Amino acid sequence: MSAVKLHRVVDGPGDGPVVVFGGSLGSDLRMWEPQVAPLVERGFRVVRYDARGHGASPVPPGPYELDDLGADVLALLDELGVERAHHVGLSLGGMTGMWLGIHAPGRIASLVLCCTSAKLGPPSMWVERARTVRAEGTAAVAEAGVQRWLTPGYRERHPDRAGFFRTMIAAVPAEGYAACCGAIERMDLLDLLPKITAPTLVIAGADDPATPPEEHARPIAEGIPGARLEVVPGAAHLGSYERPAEFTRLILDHLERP
Ligand SMILES: O=C(O)CC1=CCC(=O)O1
Repeated sequence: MSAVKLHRVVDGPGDGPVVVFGGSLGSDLRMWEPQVAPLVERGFRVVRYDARGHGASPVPPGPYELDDLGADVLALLDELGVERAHHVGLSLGGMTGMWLGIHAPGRIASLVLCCTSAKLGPPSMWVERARTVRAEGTAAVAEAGVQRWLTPGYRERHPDRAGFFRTMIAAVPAEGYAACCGAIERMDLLDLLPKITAPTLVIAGADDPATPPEEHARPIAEGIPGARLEVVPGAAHLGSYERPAEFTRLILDHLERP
């Protein structure tokens, strides 16, 4: 399949180092709002995109593969005239980041891999979720999604934000969500991780029920030469939103490391 033109929002100085942000299955680029101002203040050019099938990006008919999601980001960089960028990805965005580090090392200055996995099974879970979404729409998986994304305490303290993300998931086109489930179902990057040469920071949420740190983040950090693992307490799957100060500090430290 050929690359699609991703919807994107660009903030920050035109001549700043480019940091591309890719989000979770079921999200759109607003999930990165807490990171924008702090990075722009430090002089970075922040490029947030909606993955294919999500937000305001095109929704080509499935199946999608991780190759397609990665090729979309390379096309975005080409279109923006960016030769080399930092990539920060959470969950599906992190999977895309690993694909870029493996298949396009010359385009990736560094990687931050948040709350993600190199192999996220069982495949039957993704087949079943795609079936549900195609039959009943994304609203049918929205509440369960929010429960994985945010800790119970945060949802209690911030019912408005839980509602914001429930609405975000329910707005994702069913075919786009389901086709991305298929890409995750068929993904296995574990044996390819040693090919990544980009300086890599892996960040996990200590209370992430979707990609628990020991099961998912640690194998990534152990597989990528020189990668470092940080586990943030009090964070579920959407840790960058629930614990923005901690995630943003770690991201900035990685981007600005000497
Ligand atoms: O299951 C979820 O919704 C969490 C998740 C897995 C991959 C992804 O991008 O989000």
